[in-house]
Amino acid sequence: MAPRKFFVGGNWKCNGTSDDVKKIVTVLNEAEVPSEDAVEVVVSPPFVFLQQAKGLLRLDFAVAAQNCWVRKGGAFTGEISAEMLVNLQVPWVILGHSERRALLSESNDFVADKVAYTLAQGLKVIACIGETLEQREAGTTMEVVAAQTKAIAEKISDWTNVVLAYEPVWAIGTGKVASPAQAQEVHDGLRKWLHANVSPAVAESTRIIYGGSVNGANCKELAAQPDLDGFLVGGASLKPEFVEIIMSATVKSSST
Ligand SMILES: O=C(CO)COP(=O)(O)O
Repeated sequence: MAPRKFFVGGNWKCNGTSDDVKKIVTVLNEAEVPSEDAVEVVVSPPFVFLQQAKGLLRLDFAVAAQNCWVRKGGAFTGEISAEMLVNLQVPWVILGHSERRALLSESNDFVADKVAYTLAQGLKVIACIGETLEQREAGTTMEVVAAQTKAIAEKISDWTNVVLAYEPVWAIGTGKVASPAQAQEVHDGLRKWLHANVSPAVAESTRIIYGGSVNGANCKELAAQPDLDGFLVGGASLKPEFVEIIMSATVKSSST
């Protein structure tokens, strides 16, 4: 089976102005990074800047929306449907981010419904999972991420267009990154879960990426972990440092 291609996503969250979009995209467009064969780069601006970012961005990088509506569009004020993203040729969408799970009460089932509907429309999905500090301290990390993954697994049959993003809530925006060993342990557990509960082929081919306080200084050591297939980056994706994180793909290509 082909090796899993390294994946680096930049989640800009609810940040920036159209001038910032121009600045960030200029840095990315001028960066010398490994080829598309070695790394897949996807940046995720807020909805209102998607078109602008997509229009300016180099063609070997793609864009993602940060969310979308759970079913077909209609009378859902304030929502953006998967069909609209398809219409604008936005190829990716981030779903189930912990900020939405926590602040907007998105449940495992609701996120799984979104994943299933969105995949069915032809979009590719970065599906986020992760435990809170309380859950980690209670020793329930694997249980929590397995339940989040199970909800998705019960509603989809094809994992080709899914990237699983493990983002421990306690590491997001806190500067408190998971240690390489902590990240590897959960990624390995998730791959074993997929092996046992979905299929060995899906376990082998699905990219499991890490998110939570990733930066230019800590990315290489994390990238060297065997079950870590890339990153979903928040704060550092708004800075030139994001290029260094993209470059950590070389850790993988030199070790294979
Ligand atoms: O939530 C994240 C990416 O989706 C991670 O955010 P930070 O990199 O800012 O911790």
